[in-house]
Amino acid sequence: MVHYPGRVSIIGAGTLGGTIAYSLIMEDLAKEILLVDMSSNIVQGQVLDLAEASEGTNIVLRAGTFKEAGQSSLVIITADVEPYDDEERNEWLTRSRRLFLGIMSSMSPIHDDILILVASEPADLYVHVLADYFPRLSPKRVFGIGTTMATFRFQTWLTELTDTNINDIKDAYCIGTQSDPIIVWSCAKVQDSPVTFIPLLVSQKPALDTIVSNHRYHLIRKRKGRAWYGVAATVTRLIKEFLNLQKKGKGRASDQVTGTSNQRTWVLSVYVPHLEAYMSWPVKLNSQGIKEIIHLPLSTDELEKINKVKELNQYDFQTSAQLL
Ligand SMILES: NC(=O)c1ccc[n+]([C@@H]2O[C@H](COP(=O)([O-])OP(=O)(O)OC[C@H]3O[C@@H](n4cnc5c(N)ncnc54)[C@H](O)[C@@H]3O)[C@@H](O)[C@H]2O)c1
Repeated sequence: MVHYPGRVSIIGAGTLGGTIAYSLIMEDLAKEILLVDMSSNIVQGQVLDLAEASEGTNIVLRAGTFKEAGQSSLVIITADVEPYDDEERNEWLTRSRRLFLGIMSSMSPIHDDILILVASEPADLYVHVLADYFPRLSPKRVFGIGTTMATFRFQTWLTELTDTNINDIKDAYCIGTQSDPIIVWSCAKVQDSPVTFIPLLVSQKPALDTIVSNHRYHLIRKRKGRAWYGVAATVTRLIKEFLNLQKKGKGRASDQVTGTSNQRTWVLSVYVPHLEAYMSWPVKLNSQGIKEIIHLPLSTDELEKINKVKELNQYDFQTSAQLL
């Protein structure tokens, strides 16, 4: 097995995959970008289109195979199967799982230093299936895009109502799942004051669920189908952080393992060891993937919601295997 540092492979070269590739080119974030898709027409069309965007850069952009993707530094998966109109959820989950099993077996063998980022939905199921399929791969190297964007909506709401900026907000996260994020309210702070002590925030809180829980996404969907710029930008920022950490790690061995202080917190779909479950959770990164799962002092009510998400995700994982 050969590892090609600087190679980023995107599996699923549709709208989201193409937008991510475009954004990586504009930010000059890879040596080589491979587009992999089951439709050769889509791949060829995207490669021709994106080649014009990569003119004047040193980035090699081309169609790739699943096997080549398995030898990349980073694989981003955006392939998916959409549910049919009258399809039962367990049938759709089974088709989704089958899709991933096909992708993983085509990619195998993968090298041990690979990072795999899932952007397609349902991310928690996909991350779980991936981790099971590649037991030799550290679970810290497999993660989904998670609820980072919902968290950003929550934090923006706090800054707008309190006339503060994002650096004044601490421990305010949305965790759980993308389709049903849980707002962590009990430990959130604005300028070191708990949000529970700020009357304006408490009185406006009933509106927050709608704002955070994909409301913006549904507004966009209604008007133009799918939304992809926000997630493409999030993926690009995430990759930028990994590259920065890898560069720093080359200079100082300790950084490679521990990352640096003042790092951004991401809310990614990951394996959460103390819950023995997969869901979106705040994490810090290092060059090898997830460095640290952030401890959250949660309220009883929030813990109950988390247990529900855990059960639902486990149920999805089990039912998706039954019809395989
Ligand atoms: N996390 C988010 O906020 C967010 C935002 C936008 C999209 N998404 C998710 O990203 C996924 C893709 O969205 P899109 O708009 O790009 O869809 P799309 O239909 O434009 O692209 C999907 C691509 O995957 C390809 N594909 C399907 N099966 C494949 C396989 N086995 N191997 C390789 N390629 C395969 C298809 O040919 C298609 O080109 C969806 O699951 C969507 O829900 C998530």
